[in-house]
Amino acid sequence: MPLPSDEKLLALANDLLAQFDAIFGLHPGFRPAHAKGTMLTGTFVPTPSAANLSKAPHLVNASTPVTVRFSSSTGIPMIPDNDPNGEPRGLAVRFHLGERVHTDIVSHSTDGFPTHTGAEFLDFLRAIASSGPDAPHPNPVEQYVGSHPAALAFVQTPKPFPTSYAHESYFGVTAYHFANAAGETRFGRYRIIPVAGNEYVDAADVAGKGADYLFDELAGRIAAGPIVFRIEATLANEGDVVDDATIHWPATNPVVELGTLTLDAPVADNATEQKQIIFDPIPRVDGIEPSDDPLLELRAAIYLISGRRRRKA
Ligand code: HEM
Repeated sequence: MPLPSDEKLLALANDLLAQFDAIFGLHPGFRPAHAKGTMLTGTFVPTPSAANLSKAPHLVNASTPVTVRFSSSTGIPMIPDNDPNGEPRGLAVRFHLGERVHTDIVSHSTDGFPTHTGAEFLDFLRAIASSGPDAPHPNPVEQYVGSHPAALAFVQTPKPFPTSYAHESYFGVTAYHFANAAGETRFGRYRIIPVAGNEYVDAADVAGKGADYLFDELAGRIAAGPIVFRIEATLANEGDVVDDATIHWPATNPVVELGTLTLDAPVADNATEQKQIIFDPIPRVDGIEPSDDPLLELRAAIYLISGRRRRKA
């Protein structure tokens, strides 16, 4: 995964990292966002219809080994699982295509994002950082969401606590450009749906949940049997905006079932692996190209800079 040479993009990536550090504090060896996590391994098996969308190897081959990381939001490694700032939850999936060859999906449990660009996201984070309990109202973040409808919509989207990472849905949010073997192309967005169904904790019961209820539950669940998700792609129709994660497509858009993700074991040396693995929002595989969504190149740079820093810690 190469670091881009665009100086402006690198400067923005570094400013964003500095802002995460300022909000959450420095926790060497951990991610500045989605710090609390755990990893599992398993297999992805595509449906026959997946090859109609893309010729990417994992959508054509019989099966592909995967490693996934479930995470909670924020850069706080010990954030209690019943803290609302832990939403949205993350699910990053690595498809192992060969020796040092892989492609990833990075998704979270809210279908959307607060800003179109990284620069706007930096403004949003700066507003959050300067809106402490003593800031007079409307404080900077209230002012920000007051003048940015997409950020307001994201903040107001309900983010209930799942009963389990295995009972949550995850959304890729940004669009990709898929190409099949016949050269036909289509834009789509990933979503990852739990076969066991979505299930949420009653609001009244959240406070009574333990600080590690999600991670403890996941450890028990994977010891008892496999965890299964369906990976799907929602397709864009002609005229749908494909370069802006804040814009939703109509719910009536077609959905292609891409395959089944079956997780069956924890990663053995979990802490070391989490430190080592750097997920990449750019697919870098024949058959799936990034869209022009400005978040993609930027995030690829941020995750790489951050991951290198983490590995050195
Ligand atoms: C400007 C927009 C964004 C910024 C600045 C940002 C920033 C970050 C940073 C700094 C990390 C830690 C990376 C590392 O150290 O490996 C991270 C991880 C993560 N982000 Fe983002 N992010 C953005 C958008 C998104 C979006 C749109 C999604 C959901 C689709 C998302 C989901 C995740 C997940 C799941 C992880 C954890 C990945 C892992 O397990 O390694 N982020 N993000």
